Amino acid sequence: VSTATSIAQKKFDNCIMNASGVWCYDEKELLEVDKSKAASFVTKSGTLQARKGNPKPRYFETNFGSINSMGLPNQGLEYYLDFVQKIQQQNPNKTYFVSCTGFNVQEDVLLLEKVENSGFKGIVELNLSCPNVPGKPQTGYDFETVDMILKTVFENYEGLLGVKLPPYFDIVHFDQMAKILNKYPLTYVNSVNSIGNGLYIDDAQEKVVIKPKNGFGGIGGDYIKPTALANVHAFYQRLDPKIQIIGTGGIKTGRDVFEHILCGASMVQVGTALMKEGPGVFERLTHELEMIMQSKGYEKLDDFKGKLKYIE
Ligand SMILES: O=C(O)c1[nH]c(=O)[nH]c(=O)c1Cl
Repeated sequence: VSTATSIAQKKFDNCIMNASGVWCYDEKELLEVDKSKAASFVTKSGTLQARKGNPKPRYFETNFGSINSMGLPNQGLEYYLDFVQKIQQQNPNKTYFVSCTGFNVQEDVLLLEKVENSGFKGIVELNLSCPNVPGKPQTGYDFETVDMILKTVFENYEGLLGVKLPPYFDIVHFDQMAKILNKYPLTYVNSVNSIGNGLYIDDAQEKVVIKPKNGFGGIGGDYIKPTALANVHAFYQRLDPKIQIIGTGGIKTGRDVFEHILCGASMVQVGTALMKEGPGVFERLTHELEMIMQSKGYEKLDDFKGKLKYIE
């Protein structure tokens, strides 16, 4: 069996990689993912200037997932572009992802100009869904702004571009977002980012567990898998087939990978489980997926991708 996949005709020998924000802050972490069984890596979302992020503790693991309010700590987009250019020379046949996010459309355009000027030939992920910058609303929930950003961005940018979206919870929102996304030459849509502004409590201390935003933070892990699968499948049902889907959210076993692909994902990304287990998680997940495929007689992803059955 083969767990190989492709995004925009770029071939990957596996369909599992890291989610932006996890194990991708600096060269050390990115090299560890690059050396693992992961198909590729995506960097932490780079901003125009490097950022320290929110005060700690800003990440907390629970039995069922995680809560975070990191506040976009990153080395700045140019750091990630320089690093990927360097590593690309060593692995010319590998396609890498660089994530970026601006605080307004002017910044988004500037970031993508920096990407084009750097000669980066991989895939850009525009993060429209960071839930943890105090005072900034989730761009992904402001449909007019998403439309305006994509219109403006695609007036200038000619490279491969995907968008990272927050989770939606209303069928009409899937319809409205898909209508907007279908207007643009997007390479992929990545669903989902964390479920924003959850709250986890330490009962013994009767206290929150992260410092920023009085304990409110993005939720990941087991808690969000049903929402992630629904978003992957809703967009798979609605988007032009030229726009592929990356599935993120609640992946910690080969079964979770299988389900995301059954819902229509061409690639899956791992966040919380990677944070808990480290880059060895990619070998385990790949093996578990291969076992499932073997038991079902599937040889490649296309044998079951998007083929979720409904009840007649
Ligand atoms: O607080 C963060 O850095 C963060 N945390 C998330 O859960 N998703 C994001 O996109 C970002 Cl940018």
